[in-house]
Amino acid sequence: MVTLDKLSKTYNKGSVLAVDKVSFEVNKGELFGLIGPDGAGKTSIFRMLTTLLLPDEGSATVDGFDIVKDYKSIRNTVGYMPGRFSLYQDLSVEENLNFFATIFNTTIEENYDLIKDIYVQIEPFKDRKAGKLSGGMKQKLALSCALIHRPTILFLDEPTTGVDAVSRKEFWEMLKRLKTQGITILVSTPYMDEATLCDRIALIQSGKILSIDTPQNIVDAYPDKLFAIKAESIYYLLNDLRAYTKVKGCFTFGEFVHISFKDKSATNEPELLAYLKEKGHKNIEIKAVTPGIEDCFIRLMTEETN
Ligand SMILES: Nc1ncnc2c1ncn2[C@@H]1O[C@H](COP(=O)(O)OP(=O)(O)OP(=O)(O)O)[C@@H](O)[C@H]1O
Repeated sequence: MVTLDKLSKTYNKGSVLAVDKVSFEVNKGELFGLIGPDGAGKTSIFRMLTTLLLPDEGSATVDGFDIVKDYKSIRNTVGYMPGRFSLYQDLSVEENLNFFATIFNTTIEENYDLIKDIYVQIEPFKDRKAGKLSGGMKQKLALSCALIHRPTILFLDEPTTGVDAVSRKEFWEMLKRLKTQGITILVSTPYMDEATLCDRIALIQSGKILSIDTPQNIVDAYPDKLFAIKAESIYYLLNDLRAYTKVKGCFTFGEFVHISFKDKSATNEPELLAYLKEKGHKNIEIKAVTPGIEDCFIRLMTEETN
């Protein structure tokens, strides 16, 4: 449904390389996640695929249409929910939805079945101005507007950024339901926990794809044993772990520091414990942990930087 072939984008006369020869494919009915931190190039990719931005190099198709030559067909085919709330703040909930239905030459009634589950949650506020809605409600309205012309592909750019945990969970449940209706979904997010909710993900950093696979395969491919370490002062712990020559990778993860050892066949923990005690650390905890997507991302990112 979506193919990108060495797609590139620069800004400021070529001085900012935002998207660097990105290639991937999204299959019909797939929930595909573009996962990466701020500035990774996610929005630039979405804007090119939705024909709002021209690529510098490379090509891409959406539902078989070329993003440059066939831009008009793509605009009729896709639904796009941009990262920033971009509906009309001075129009009411219902007026916004009516407006989007009208410009796509359809009506709310015609496609109500598709948005029903989402829209019923904001319908009690249908006369309220969009600008006066809460974050979660704005997001539901934006999704309803992106769906009202029954798109075959939905592009959602960071739909859950700045949204509370409950609304985030509800939102992903809505996406799963939309998937069962056969809609292909491309979603971007900086939240690593959301990556596991996608069928496949592309990890992106500085405009480059680091890995593309199912979340499980990405986690399974983690090559090292991973340990979580805790002590009273995480700051000194991190410094001392960085100075310890047998440690390979080392980064903070909540109240823990995640590390792996250069020699993965050896039993390194007793020696490390002795070293940390000698450095004056108290209440030390060392435990083996299963890597998550974030661990994989950081490892790939560090490799790329090196
Ligand atoms: N109009 C622009 N002019 C100059 N640089 C830009 C422009 N838009 C984006 N960039 C730069 O291109 C890079 C990629 O930005 P992009 O917005 O695509 O990333 P992103 O992953 O969506 O991050 P964010 O969530 O911060 O928008 C960043 O370095 C950004 O500063």
